[in-house]
Amino acid sequence: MSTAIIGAGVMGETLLSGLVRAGRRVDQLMVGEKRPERARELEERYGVAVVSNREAAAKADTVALVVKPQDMGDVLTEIAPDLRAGQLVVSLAAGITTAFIESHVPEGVAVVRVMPNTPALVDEGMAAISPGSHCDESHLAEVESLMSSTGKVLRIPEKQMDAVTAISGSGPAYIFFVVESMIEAGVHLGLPRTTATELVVQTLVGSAAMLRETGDHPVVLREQVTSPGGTTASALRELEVHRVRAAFLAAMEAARNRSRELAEGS
Ligand SMILES: NC(=O)C1=CN([C@@H]2O[C@H](COP(=O)(O)OP(=O)(O)OC[C@H]3O[C@@H](n4cnc5c(N)ncnc54)[C@H](OP(=O)(O)O)[C@@H]3O)[C@@H](O)[C@H]2O)C=CC1
Ligand SMILES: O=C(O)[C@@H]1CCC=N1
Repeated sequence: MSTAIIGAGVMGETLLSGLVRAGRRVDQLMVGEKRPERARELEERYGVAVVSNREAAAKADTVALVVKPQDMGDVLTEIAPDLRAGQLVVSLAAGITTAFIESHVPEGVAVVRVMPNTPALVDEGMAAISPGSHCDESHLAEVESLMSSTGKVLRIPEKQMDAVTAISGSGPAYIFFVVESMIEAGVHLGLPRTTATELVVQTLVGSAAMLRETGDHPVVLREQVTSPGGTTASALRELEVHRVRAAFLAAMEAARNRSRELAEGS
């Protein structure tokens, strides 16, 4: 089964590199890319064929669309004449609904919507997938196979996609923001930057491993760190005073709302 990736930016290249790492035959992969220098870079790095969007759409069994939501309408209009019944179109774009894609592609083309995230680069991705209206089990299984090469995959109803985008799609950015803030705090407290960075990164990795390996609720794990009258309790009190929990809720509502706006083309 051949797969084309149209839009080889951050997320498109993440998908491409994951498929190559997972052992997909490079001669079964192709990329649609309009900038010649970027095309050369991808050809050299992965040995993959870089072709026009129309050629990619005409030749591939599965066409993954990884352009910005704002470019999706133009790309669909461009490739629609080359698509045919029996093909699978997979969109990784925030906001764009399967109904929007289905309204642009020929009858009989199956559509699956995916929300991936960048930890896929290190095979620790989290992807949520939702079927369009003409999808069967084989299409979902094909997308699970594509995305499980770079991490976990969860099937969800499409109505949850905007919330999922706000949580796991954008999620890595929030975590990096917390890490960046803790490193800066360490520097303020007088630690060398390299020391602060090593302390924070390993603390994050260790905490993530505890969450996954123990399966305990984060409240339980947090309470284990919080000695009565101790340092952690003092820090957590400040986070509550500064309404960090409320800020996280507001931030993720904003991301969910932005995903909805992207669906409307703004
Ligand atoms: N980054 C992330 O963490 C995540 C991104 N996504 C989704 O992935 C999609 C891409 O995002 P991201 O990778 O961050 O963005 P990028 O801007 O890095 O990638 C978009 C790519 O699409 C290319 N492109 C634009 N127009 C066309 C076209 N007509 N034909 C072929 N290629 C085209 C761009 O090329 P050029 O630069 O030359 O314009 C660019 O390489 C978005 O829809 C986003 O919602 C989903 C989850 C996570
Ligand atoms: O910021 C964005 O719009 C994309 C979608 C989820 C993560 N990055």
